[in-house]
Amino acid sequence: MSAHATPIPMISHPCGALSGQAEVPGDKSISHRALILGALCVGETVIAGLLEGEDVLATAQAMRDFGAEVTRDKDGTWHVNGVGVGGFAEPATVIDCGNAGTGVRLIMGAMATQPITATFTGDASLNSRPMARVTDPLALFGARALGRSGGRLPMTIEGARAPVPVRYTVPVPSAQVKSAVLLAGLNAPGETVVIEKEATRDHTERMLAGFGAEIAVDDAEEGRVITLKGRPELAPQTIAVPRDPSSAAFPVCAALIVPGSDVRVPGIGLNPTRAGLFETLREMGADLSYENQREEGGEPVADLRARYSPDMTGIEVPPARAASMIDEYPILSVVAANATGDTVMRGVKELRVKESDRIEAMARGLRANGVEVEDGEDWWIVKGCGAGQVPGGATVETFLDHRIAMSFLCLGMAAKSPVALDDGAPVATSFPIFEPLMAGLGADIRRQG
Ligand SMILES: O=C(O)C1=C[C@@H](OP(=O)(O)O)[C@@H](O)[C@H](O)C1
Ligand SMILES: C=C(OP(=O)(O)O)C(=O)O
Repeated sequence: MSAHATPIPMISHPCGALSGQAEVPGDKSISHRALILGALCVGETVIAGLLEGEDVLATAQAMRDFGAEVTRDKDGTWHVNGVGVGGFAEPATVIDCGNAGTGVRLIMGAMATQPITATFTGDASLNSRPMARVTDPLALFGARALGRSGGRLPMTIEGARAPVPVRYTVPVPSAQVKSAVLLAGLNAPGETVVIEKEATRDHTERMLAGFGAEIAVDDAEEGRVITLKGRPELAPQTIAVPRDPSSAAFPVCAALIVPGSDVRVPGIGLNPTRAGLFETLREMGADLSYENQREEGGEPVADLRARYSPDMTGIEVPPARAASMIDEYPILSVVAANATGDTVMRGVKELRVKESDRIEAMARGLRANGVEVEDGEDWWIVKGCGAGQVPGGATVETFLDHRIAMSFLCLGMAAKSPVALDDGAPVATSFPIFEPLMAGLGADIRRQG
């Protein structure tokens, strides 16, 4: 599951109108959580619509390594027969989480209050990402971590033998850190309290409640205060995973910048903690509508319709919105390059510690393709070229980052000359059907070499 042995160079040619229906895969965040919580209760959890991307498949394998039975029917339904809160077995092998920050951090949380030891690794990208943000709070429960310098993987976690509950204020806006602490709190007797100053995606809270945990969320002066009662008996669930808004962002944004396009993206999860991009696009003047708004499996869902929008203008994206669109800044910058004026993105330091330094990766690739970008530690500005005016023509580096790869493939669809990637293989981590899906809409993406 570690770094792809063979890079897959790709090139995206300018194309005609994109049209049709884009059925994007299941939500990655919800898929990881469904497998982990399924493994933490006794009985069978049934999951429909699970994302079968490499990140989530690595989590499925990890849950097997911790003793759960995880199987897939021919029709794509997944079954998890869990071991119960506190019932993880000690894995006999190193847990390889591949490219997945969410996978490794949530699983570390889940095992940190169980009397077992596990060693985690990943690909070159994951092994360079910071883990102290998770191991620091896990130490408060009594767990011990030993990793490489700078708190990097590979890393061994010795779970607390006698875990104590914790009260923890998350110092960075991170749903992964919040979730790791909550999952650790599951096997600590008493109440674990997590406080976040800025609201981040709340799938863990929603799903814990759905599995029967006692969890309360209060909006207090100090922030969002989440209180979880430890040692619950979780009840297995049937889960329908909504389609991923972060994946929907690619066909939606491509449709906005390719002349004549009209694309529908059905059944997209529109949890407000995830929907910031769509709000931003509308403020820029995108022709983007929500149709058939409904609730499915405890999450708000709608069909999106995106049409070519040649008159978009740059805006200053409110920093308070960053957490609700954190993974969408790369593709937003591609739309910004096709808008008029400056798009200003501030309060986005977290982008520097994702699968790549996303500000650096996008700035480099955009500049190579003729777009002006300014950047600082926690901000960047994309200077729009106007609709259809991005020169293109360069080959960009993707740094093992799926969202960088997909963003530049979308840039090529609307540029004057094709845009090439050194390696499109990482796309399979979150959106394994990206190429056929985009080809079905009319895109012209080719593998090279
Ligand atoms: O909890 C999650 O499922 C995620 C949280 C975010 O990361 P951070 O917690 O590091 O912000 C996001 O970037 C990631 O793609 C998924
Ligand atoms: C940041 C991302 O994922 P992760 O942190 O799980 O690797 C992402 O999918 O954009």
